[in-house]
Amino acid sequence: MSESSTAQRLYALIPCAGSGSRAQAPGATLAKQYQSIAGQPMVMHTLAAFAAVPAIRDVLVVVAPGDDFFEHHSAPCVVRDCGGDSRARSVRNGLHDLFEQGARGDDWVLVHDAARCLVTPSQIEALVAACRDDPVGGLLAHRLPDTLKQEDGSGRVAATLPRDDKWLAQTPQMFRIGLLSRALDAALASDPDAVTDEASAIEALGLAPRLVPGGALNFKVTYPEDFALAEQVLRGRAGEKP
Ligand SMILES: Nc1ccn([C@@H]2O[C@H](COP(=O)(O)OP(=O)(O)OP(=O)(O)O)[C@@H](O)[C@H]2O)c(=O)n1
Ligand SMILES: C[C@](O)(CO)[C@H](O)COP(=O)(O)O
Repeated sequence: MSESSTAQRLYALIPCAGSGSRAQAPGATLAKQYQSIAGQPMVMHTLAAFAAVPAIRDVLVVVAPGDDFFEHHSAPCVVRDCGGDSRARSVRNGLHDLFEQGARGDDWVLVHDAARCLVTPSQIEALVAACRDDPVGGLLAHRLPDTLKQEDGSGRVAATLPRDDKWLAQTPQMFRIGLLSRALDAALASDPDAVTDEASAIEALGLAPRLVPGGALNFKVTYPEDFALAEQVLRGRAGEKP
């Protein structure tokens, strides 16, 4: 952290309590974040990226109640089984846990999907560098690479939309713990379905998070075909032949 923010500490919070329903092959039951990619459960790749960023004080992983994955896998993180029934509730519960661990409201948190396992230490560090002196905080995001269509509701195009000002939200998303906690509490109380990321809760307070370029490869493993691409990228980074 810079001189102006040395008093604030930096935490990471990894929501890891989803079931991955869109990623499941028929009959599969293992949550996507625990499925093997390039020789390791997906979440272990995610955690390795955060472990390689020295500025991060602690990494908190939020799993579903009763999830015993980390009793069988050793990882450089604190694990709490306080996951909720939506991503936003899992994050909100994790923030409460960080306060119980001694975090302060003006400390920073990087919230990152367990299922976004291709994030790199340099992407995380770029976000931290861009946000550490920012009054609001921000997120990694990716400019739309394709033409953007609006549907008319029947599978046909209603319009082609301007895309110069459109970005795909990624994670990590970096905010002060106190501000984010208040924002999520308010958003969950008023319109829980609208809070699909941390930035949307902050926006609902009238604030404008900073957009920091991420990259196409920082995608979230969401659909069955995403596993093969993530596997190829990780094996390529490890110097293995495809
Ligand atoms: N109740 C939930 C739901 C999601 N997540 C986490 O939030 C991240 C991003 O969510 P998403 O990709 O939507 O994961 P799932 O909810 O697991 O997927 P799906 O919507 O396909 O079921 C994942 O790392 C997931 O584990 C969570 O911690 N708690
Ligand atoms: C937070 C997020 O990764 C930003 O793109 C995303 O919104 C989470 O996934 P979901 O499919 O919206 O639950």
